[in-house]
Amino acid sequence: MFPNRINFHISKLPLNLFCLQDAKICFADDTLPDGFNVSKGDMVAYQPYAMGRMKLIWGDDAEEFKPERWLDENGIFQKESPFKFTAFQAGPRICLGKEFAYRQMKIFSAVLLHFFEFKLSNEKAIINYRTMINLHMDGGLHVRILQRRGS
Ligand code: HEM
Repeated sequence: MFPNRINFHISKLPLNLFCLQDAKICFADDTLPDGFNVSKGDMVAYQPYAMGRMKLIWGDDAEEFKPERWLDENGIFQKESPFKFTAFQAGPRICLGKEFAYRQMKIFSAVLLHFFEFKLSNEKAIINYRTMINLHMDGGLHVRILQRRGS
């Protein structure tokens, strides 16, 4: 059903925090929860990309790829506050498709990982971001995909 081995080029892999910046315009003068005053017409933006890498929020290892930071001592996934992990925004206008998106990503990952093994084409390549409205990988991520035995 699947080819045994294919070379694949992921050019637009959305990374962790898709959106670099999410801006809003104030409709009226207001005071933010931390006491900061904003005026009608002001633009207020939060930056999921930057927030996802801030030591103040995530600790000294903020920039390390460390999936286990999401697990408790028993290996059970622990949700973070959406005000801390802001990829889907938070509050009353939080992304309506969040659960759907997670479900889709889990199913997609489970199916792919069941059938295939993914290896970097070049283990030593330095991978950089290409900063746009969405976060792309500069030059893409070249991987080799091998069919798992028995699948
Ligand atoms: C990983 C995938 C996704 C990410 C990172 C994401 C992120 C976001 C963010 C940050 C917002 C807030 C935008 C703003 O108000 O400034 C938002 C809103 C929204 N998203 Fe998503 N989203 C994702 C997938 C989806 C999917 C799959 C759906 C629908 C099936 C969806 C439906 C919506 C809707 C309807 C809103 C507007 C909610 C409102 O304004 O009340 N999203 N999303």
